[in-house]
Amino acid sequence: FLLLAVASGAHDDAGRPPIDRRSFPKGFVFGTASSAYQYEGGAMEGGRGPSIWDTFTHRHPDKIADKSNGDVADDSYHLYKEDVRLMMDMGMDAYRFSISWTRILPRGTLKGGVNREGVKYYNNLIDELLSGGVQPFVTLFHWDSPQTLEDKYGGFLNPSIINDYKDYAEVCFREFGDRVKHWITFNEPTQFCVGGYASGTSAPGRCSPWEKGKCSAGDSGREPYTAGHHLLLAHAAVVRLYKEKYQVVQKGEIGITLVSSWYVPFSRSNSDSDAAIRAIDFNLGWFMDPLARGDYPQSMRALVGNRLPRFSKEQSELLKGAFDFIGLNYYTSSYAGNLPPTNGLKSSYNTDARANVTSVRNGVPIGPRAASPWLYIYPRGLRELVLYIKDNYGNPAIYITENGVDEANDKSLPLEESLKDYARIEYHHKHLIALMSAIRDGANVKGYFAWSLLDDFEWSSGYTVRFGLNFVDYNDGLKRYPKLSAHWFKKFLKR
Ligand SMILES: OC[C@@H]1[C@@H](O)[C@H](O)[C@@H](O)c2nnnn21
Repeated sequence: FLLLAVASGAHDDAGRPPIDRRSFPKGFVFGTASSAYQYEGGAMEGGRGPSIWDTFTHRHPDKIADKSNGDVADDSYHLYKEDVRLMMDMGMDAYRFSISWTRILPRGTLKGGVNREGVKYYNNLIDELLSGGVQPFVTLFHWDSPQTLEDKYGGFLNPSIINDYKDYAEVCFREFGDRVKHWITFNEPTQFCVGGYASGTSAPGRCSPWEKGKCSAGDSGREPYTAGHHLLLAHAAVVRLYKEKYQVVQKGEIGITLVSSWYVPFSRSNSDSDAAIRAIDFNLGWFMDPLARGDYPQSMRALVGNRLPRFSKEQSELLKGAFDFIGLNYYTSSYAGNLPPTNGLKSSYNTDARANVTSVRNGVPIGPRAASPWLYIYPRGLRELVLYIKDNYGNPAIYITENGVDEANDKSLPLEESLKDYARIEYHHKHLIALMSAIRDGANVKGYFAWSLLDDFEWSSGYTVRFGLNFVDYNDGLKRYPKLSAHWFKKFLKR
């Protein structure tokens, strides 16, 4: 069968149905994604100020698997031209990267001064991309809040952050908006608020004492919701600023990147099906509902009660429809089963949804596991999640702003073995087929970004896992080497 299939062109040489960029709508954008703290390095160079991730990794090296940090990372601050060449070699249309708030405003506020060296770095990167025919997609915030604002007023726990974030965004619109036509206000508010304020396993590392992060301060039952509330208001303020003052002239689009797994009910029971919907509400709906309907999901209102802040009528109106597109990050799916109400003594975001989320059911995993313990491979989940957004939120324009898989950083492997990432080819191929199927069923998907261009600093996993289409040799000048998946994308993207 396989020989016949390959001979007839019905399948590629690994027995997969052949797809390429022509299988997708005309103008569909293919790219790779990254973020400032995970790639740039140059943490104390060029006038950059400290972010909460600089503080978190230096104060709590024990919270990072290999006690590493982003001081040097992939050194894209100096090697960005090499990075752009790798994208061009693959034939990528776009590059999603984030701007470091503290490289632009080292003290966090406009009053603290604009760092011209930081502006110069991003101008150089944007110009290098454009000269290579690669469109910049810019994320304004990928978790790296200014440490000065954390010290001054508690960062996102304080509404003062709204104006400081707006000032920072305006500097970016003014300095880069003539060439940047796709803006993303925030990357994964859910992960930022849960990791930073519920579990405490990410910066700023706040949580209740019983949570995984064993934090010295925080309240997992209130702070995730308070931070998320101010983040939403900051998003709405910046979208209004862009639309009122810049979009007409600069003709760009602005959105936000949300993240969710897909949740499969543990059993066919109603209680498990309801738990799966609650899990989606607490991950995707937490931010999608305010943007689509002007308030949090009903399930959150019911289960979180007075710990969930309220929007004024004006704020609700400002939020509703405050996006031109939704960025969606998808990696994995889980089972969700019903959990009885907690005794309410130890309230936490992590138990509020009353959903028991697992990757294994009756000893059978939902799919093969990657290197990261949370990443099980379930391509169908991408189709289901995209169609869920289409059906429940008015079929908004969607970019898949991250999709990817990791392997362990096995230092015993010779280089040529490390480049044979067959599992990554399989992962992207199957997820692109799942995405194509959702598009054929009417989903308004405009692009797909693979996470990630390079192996990079993987937050609490440090450098112990590798997500890159391109291998980074941390022991030899951070040299970049295309993995087989980079060659696969080159073929896939060939015009
Ligand atoms: O863990 C891999 C990647 C991180 O490296 C990104 O920074 C983050 O946006 C993300 N969200 N889900 N998975 N990811």
